Amino acid sequence: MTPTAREAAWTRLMSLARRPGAAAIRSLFSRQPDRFEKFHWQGGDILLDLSKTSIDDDAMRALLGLAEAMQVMPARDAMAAGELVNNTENRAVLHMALRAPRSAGFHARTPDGGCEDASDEVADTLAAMERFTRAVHAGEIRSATGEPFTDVINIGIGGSDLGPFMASRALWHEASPMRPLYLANADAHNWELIRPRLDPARTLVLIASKTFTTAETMANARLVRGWLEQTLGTEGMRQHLVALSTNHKATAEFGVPADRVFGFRDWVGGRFSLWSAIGLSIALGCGWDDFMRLLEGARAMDEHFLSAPAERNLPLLLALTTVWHVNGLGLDNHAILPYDHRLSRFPAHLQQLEMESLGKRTTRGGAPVQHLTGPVLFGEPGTNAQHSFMQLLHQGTTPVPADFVLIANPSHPYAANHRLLLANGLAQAEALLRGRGEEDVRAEMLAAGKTPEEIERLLPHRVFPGDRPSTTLVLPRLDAHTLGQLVALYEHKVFCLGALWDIDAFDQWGVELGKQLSTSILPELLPEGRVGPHDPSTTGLIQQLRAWQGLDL
Ligand SMILES: O=P(O)(O)OC[C@H]1O[C@H](O)[C@H](O)[C@@H](O)[C@@H]1O
Repeated sequence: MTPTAREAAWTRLMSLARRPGAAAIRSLFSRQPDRFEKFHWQGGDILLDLSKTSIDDDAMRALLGLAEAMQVMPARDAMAAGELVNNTENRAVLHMALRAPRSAGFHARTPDGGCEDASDEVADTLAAMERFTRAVHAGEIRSATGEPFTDVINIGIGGSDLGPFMASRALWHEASPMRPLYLANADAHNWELIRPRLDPARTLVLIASKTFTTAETMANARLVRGWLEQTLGTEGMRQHLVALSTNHKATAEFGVPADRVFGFRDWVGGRFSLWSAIGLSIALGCGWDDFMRLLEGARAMDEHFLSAPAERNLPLLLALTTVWHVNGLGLDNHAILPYDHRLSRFPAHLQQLEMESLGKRTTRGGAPVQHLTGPVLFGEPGTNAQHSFMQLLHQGTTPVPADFVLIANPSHPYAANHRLLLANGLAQAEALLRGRGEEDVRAEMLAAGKTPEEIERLLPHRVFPGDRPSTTLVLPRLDAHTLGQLVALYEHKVFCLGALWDIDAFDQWGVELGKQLSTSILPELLPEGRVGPHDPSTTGLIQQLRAWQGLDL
């Protein structure tokens, strides 16, 4: 597709988005009463409803035209073929291989023009993870004191924490085989919160780090290794350590026995790694069968993504909705509202997945992007969100598109609570759409016996503009299989956005500068340290911290 075709597709879309009334939604329902029928789709177990957005038939055509011009589907096929689609790091992107059977035959291109197997290696690693998980659960692998392991702590940060933490929180229940705990923050208060709940003699310690060099993870790993060693001695401590990493040299240097290292390759990005060895805490905590169901669910969504035509392809439709909101309407915030408490870490996982992937300002070819890219994403589970930030979504100055995730059937027996939950989720989306006009507010206040003065004074505060967009996803139930589908849906949405915006969604150079500066500041915080050259603000802050720590300036 030529640059001219791309420009034409963008121009067409932007001219539609700039029509007067392009953000109106209620009027679309009046004009098209079967709008729900036309603007909802199902892929696997997930129903996606886009009817509460201002995308109409023309806008959808323009969006699909943009997808074609930006060659999203050929880019998808290049990813599946193991091409070096992460072009700034010269790497293939093959998280799909992690949840595919050996027979899928995924291969990764290498920077030297070669090609290496991916599926066989994935299958071998999974087999080793299964043997280990089942042996721990059966009590065949025991602690240094001969006790069965009851707790597993995952030490990792970013993608080596958020995905596994999110999935364990969603899938763990009372009868699950082990208790999974997550230690991420370099702030040792995190460890201090977890430590009293653990007995070193029954705790398995996973050090999860793709690079095995991440400062926070290595600091926490040393802390916890010391805690084990105190009670169990050096040899005993080693029996409790497991590493999940691509860096086998570093895991050996840290003292992890070679048969306790589960690996993966550089074609697995950190924020896409929960399906790899990085997900071992999910398998240990929630059971091997659930881990496999999670992978199978993701695979089902992969198959949908790889085969569904563009106009019915859920990840692409979700991505195009974001393009409409961000680029068309200039709405560059996005809320994630899962109405299921088990998904309480889902927004945190998506924050990394979306913002680290899409927070870019340079095209794949190195030019400045000509349009907005990744929106700010935030979220909380419903109904908690309603009592926190929903005020702004209903009456703030700028609409914030929101994704509602509703689960039809709970896994608990409290039907009345579940009805209350669903009624609230549905009502929030309906309120954003419908709003509330002056007449309605006036009538309600009159009926409540308010005086005319009081009514006029409060009226403007009680009006809701409405016409605020939302997307709803409905799942029949939340289990490992549907969770796998849901997470993979958002992964592929991110991929599509990378292609639509012509940015590399798989690098994260923007996290480097802060890491580098922290290593130069670190010695300045030592008791004998001296404050180095900084901007006056940073110098002043370091001096104040040192002063309050009783150190020389
Ligand atoms: O798994 P690790 O190598 O320890 O990396 C952990 C995390 O830190 C990095 O700074 C990146 O921003 C993340 O993408 C990554 O997931």
